[in-house]
Amino acid sequence: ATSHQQSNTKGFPSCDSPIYCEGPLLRAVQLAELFPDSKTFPTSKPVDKVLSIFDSIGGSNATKDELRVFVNENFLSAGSDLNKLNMTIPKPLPWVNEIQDDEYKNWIEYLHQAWGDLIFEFNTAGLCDGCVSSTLPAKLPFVVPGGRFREFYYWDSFFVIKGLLLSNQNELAKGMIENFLDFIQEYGFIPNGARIYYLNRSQPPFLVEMVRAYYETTGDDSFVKKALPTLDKEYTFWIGNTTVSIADSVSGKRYQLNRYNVENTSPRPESYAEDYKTAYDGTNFTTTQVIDLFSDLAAGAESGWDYSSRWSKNRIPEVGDKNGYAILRTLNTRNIVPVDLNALLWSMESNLAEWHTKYGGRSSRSAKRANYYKKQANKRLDAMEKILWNDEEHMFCDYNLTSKTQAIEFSPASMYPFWLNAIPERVKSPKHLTHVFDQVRDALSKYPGILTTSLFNTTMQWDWPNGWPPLQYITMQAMLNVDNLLNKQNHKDDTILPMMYTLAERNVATAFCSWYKTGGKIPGLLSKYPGATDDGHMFEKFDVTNIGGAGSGGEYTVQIGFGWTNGVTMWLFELFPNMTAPDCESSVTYNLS
Ligand SMILES: OC[C@H]1O[C@H](O[C@H]2O[C@H](CO)[C@@H](O)[C@H](O)[C@H]2O)[C@H](O)[C@@H](O)[C@@H]1O
Repeated sequence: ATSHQQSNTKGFPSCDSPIYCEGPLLRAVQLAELFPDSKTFPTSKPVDKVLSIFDSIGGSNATKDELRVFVNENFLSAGSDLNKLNMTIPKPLPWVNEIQDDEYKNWIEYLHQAWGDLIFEFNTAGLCDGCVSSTLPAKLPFVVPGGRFREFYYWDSFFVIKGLLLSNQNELAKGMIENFLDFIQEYGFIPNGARIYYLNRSQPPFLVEMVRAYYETTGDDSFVKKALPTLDKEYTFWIGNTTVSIADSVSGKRYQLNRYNVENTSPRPESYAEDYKTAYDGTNFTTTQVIDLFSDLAAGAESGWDYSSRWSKNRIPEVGDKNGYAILRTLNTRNIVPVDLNALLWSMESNLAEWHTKYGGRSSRSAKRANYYKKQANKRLDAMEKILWNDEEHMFCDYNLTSKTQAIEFSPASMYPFWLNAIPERVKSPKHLTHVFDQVRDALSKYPGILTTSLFNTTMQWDWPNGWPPLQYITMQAMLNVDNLLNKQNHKDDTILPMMYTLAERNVATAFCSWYKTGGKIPGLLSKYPGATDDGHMFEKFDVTNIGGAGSGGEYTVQIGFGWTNGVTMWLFELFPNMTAPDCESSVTYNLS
């Protein structure tokens, strides 16, 4: 039994392993900081045996050296619970042949093959007798992000699936969606990632977007129909666990919106030492403050933006100390109503309304469900307009429940409604639509790289100077959609698509040059960068202050692989096959016209 079991949102299964979840063993091993990265906590030999050996070395009183020997003797290496599938990816597709630039074309062919390095299945049956792993069982193969992320993640998988569909890997994409549907049946929701220690939270709800992307590529409506009852169940999770009621300051009328919300009483197992220090090193927090902090840390991880100035209780966050602990102590995640989450839920409501109408048959139950979702979507749009929209800034903002104010500071989260079309009628007018990218333009003029995550330098990874591929995708999709909405009103704005093209060029150039500078080469076309010892890395995030620099900051070193970077890069080349590769050794610039 554990002393402080991780508590979960009401009534869902929670982390209950005496090895991988809160308890004396996890605490002792993680606080001894035996691994350079807290997430490296590998497969264990049979639990009873391991627990009794842990007791025999003194349990919580064991020394660091004793713990090191204990871990070496009783745990297998990290990743031993995975099988790499070594799938051969069939030759690339017509859209790849459209790419004009030879270096870029060869690089995309390489990325297409590189899925093979990221495709796995869990292999717990092949472990030693009685051994246990922290994996959440999944029936079908999947793509992992890469590096320290040796399991699949919820929102990452959307961008991976977009790439897989472009690589003609429809079955794999479908299988990944099926794994998520199984998770909903098993746990009532989709955990952050496929590990037992992620069972106390979800991640941004992208499942409906995945189903939509799969359907739009394959036309497989029987799959949508089959998935529908499970998608309903996921919606119930979000509404039941994350809804807040907010009074409009002028009319006093109450509106319902959603925020990331996790109840949690202990450090995140995969970042144990980090959370422990944040809560206890040099602080005199009360028990209540510590529990609030652990909950806000877990809710921050649920948002996918772990961590960011967006979740700070201070409107203008302090600059972080070296480890970011000071700023993490100001987290107020559960009291921030995020624009991205609400746009995603609006899209869930709208898609479910459409699919219940289309596939639900004639039963009055389906008609009622369709009606219910339509009403929910309308109510949410109304609430987003009243609480999150800012007329003067022409911007959707997060809303801070503590200060009862909107956060008008720029972040690409404000692009989600324009991507998903969660736009109230009044906002659809050229008066607003021609200004929604003003701050994007400013940021792209100020920094030569991809779009920044915020304007604050906090040392946290979801802030300046990092730019993240998923947020680039969402911003560019927003640009396509807004341009289209303006065209429909016969309003020409000649700045949006050129800006999008520049952003696309910067995205592919930064991923290409960082790959090249870390040793990527193309036989006969591009020789290895002088002095590079590796074979070319695709990074999870990038430095917006240049072209070709990896991102940094946060609680772990920048990771490589990388699922969403590969997916978004492919998507961009399918749209713009004419982009030309830069000379990465000279200074590369892409100015806004
Ligand atoms: O181990 C620390 C945290 O790592 C994950 O977050 C980051 O990587 C994920 C996988 O690429 C990504 O989905 C997330 O947006 C990143 O911030 C994990 O999701 C966190 O829960 C975990 O605590």
